[in-house]
Amino acid sequence: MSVHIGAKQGDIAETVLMPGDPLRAKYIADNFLEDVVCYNKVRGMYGYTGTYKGKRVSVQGSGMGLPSLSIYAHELVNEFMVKKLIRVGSCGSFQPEVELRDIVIAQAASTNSSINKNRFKGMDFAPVGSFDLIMGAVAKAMDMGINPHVGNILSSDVFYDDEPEFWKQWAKYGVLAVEMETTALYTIAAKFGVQALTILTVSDSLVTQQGLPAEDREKTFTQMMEIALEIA
Ligand SMILES: O=P(O)(O)O[C@H]1O[C@H](CO)[C@@H](O)[C@H]1O
Ligand SMILES: O=c1cc[nH]c(=O)[nH]1
Repeated sequence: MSVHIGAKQGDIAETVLMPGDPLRAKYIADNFLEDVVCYNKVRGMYGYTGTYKGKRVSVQGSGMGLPSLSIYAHELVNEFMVKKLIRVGSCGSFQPEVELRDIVIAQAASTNSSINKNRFKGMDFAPVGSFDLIMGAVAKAMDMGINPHVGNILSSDVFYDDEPEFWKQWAKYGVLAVEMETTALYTIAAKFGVQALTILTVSDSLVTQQGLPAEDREKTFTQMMEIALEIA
């Protein structure tokens, strides 16, 4: 058992899907996995292990934001020997061609947070996703008839920004979408020498101001879940 995960050694698979929402973790376990065991309920941050097409895989809620994700990713890798972390999250689009329900694969993650600058004493680390996992996810998406958007995303410390036009500067530099965890995920994976990838579904658009309700974010982003499980 680690500080935030109430599992025993061996309870967690080598590959872990990480949605921000613990109820999305439950949805994935209930709908995609067989022989499921719930190994964590600490803080309501559900974690499950089961099998997908015969392969052992776990799903662990990360909570929202860089500090929360950092705690779970660190403990999964450092204490439970996890080798592959695949975030399955929602995001807000910065580009007109990135539409609601589209799939975004995060090649890299920029940030407005100081979390990496603190770690690197003021210098800039460039957090990138695992090339093998990116290749696998793109190939799987194409097999499924999906054309994913692959590129840079923003991991923001702020959901309700005081400056409503903040996103336009990032958009001008080709950043596809905003979420709140990946820059930490990729940095922690680099620290421990494990693989990580973030796959996102567009839940809202800063360009058009459209958005999907919470129940859709919990239960309907099944293409992203399937891509993640297939590359697990
Ligand atoms: O849907 P999840 O995975 O939680 O991801 C996004 O949604 C949350 C904000 O609503 C943040 O965690 C952001 O990264
Ligand atoms: O972090 C997030 C996630 C979805 N949509 C946003 O605007 N921000």
